[in-house]
Amino acid sequence: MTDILAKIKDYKLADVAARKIALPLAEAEALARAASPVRGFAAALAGASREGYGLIAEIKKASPSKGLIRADFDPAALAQAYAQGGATCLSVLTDAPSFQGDDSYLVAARDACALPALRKDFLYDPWQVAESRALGADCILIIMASVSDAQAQELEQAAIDWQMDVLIEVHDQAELDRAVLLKSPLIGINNRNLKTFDVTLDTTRILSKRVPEDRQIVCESGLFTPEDLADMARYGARAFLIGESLMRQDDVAAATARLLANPSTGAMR
Ligand SMILES: O=P(O)(O)OC[C@@H](O)[C@@H](O)c1c[nH]c2ccccc12
Repeated sequence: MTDILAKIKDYKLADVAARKIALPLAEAEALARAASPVRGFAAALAGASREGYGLIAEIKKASPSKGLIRADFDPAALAQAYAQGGATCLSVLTDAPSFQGDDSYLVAARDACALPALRKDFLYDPWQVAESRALGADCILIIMASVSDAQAQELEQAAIDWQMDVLIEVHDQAELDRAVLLKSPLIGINNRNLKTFDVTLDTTRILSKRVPEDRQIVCESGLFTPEDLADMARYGARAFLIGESLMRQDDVAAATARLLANPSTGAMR
């Protein structure tokens, strides 16, 4: 049976091929050049993590494993609530078939606040990096489980050329070994296996020890409480990517502030 990530990759490659015909690279690049200047994503995260926690707050309507997460879904209002609650950065899902995302959500969310924004999607082609910048993205995601080393390098270089930051996502030791060959300081440890969608914080407990000191760990997925963050901070994670647990709150700003209120001090790595 094909895993979920492989299915996503199949339709994404077809989608990108169609998009590239509709918007040739030169046109995508012209739009990217005209986009609003990048807001430093990695720098904001590093700054926030020094004193407290860095939070990448995710705007996520639905997911393959959870179905609809938030019915009352207004990306601009959610971005403002996250900013008000003290989030450091935004992550906005733009994949439609699996996550009910939309490119316009990224534009609306970023326009509504001053936070740097990650385009959360499945990237395989440097054309998508130009497209991401054209939409205003300040950072892209590279999912090591879904790309070759050569592809990862090509995507990272394209992001660097656009002055964007890169979050390199890993889920196991082999992917981490490949990730550290890249230049980006941001290593996302995804507690969710994108092939099965199983989640365990043991992923961070195990992999964090192997992340070089000069890289920043972003602990991703399956985080719900301040205790979860404090637990993960013991393994050297000071930055977190959180979607579902915040998306399920009535008062997103208050919930965000609560999560960040008492950051633990002293990492153990
Ligand atoms: O909703 P959660 O469990 O807080 O997870 C957020 C984020 O980590 C998750 O959405 C995610 C991490 N990596 C991804 C790659 C693609 C799509 C989604 C993701």
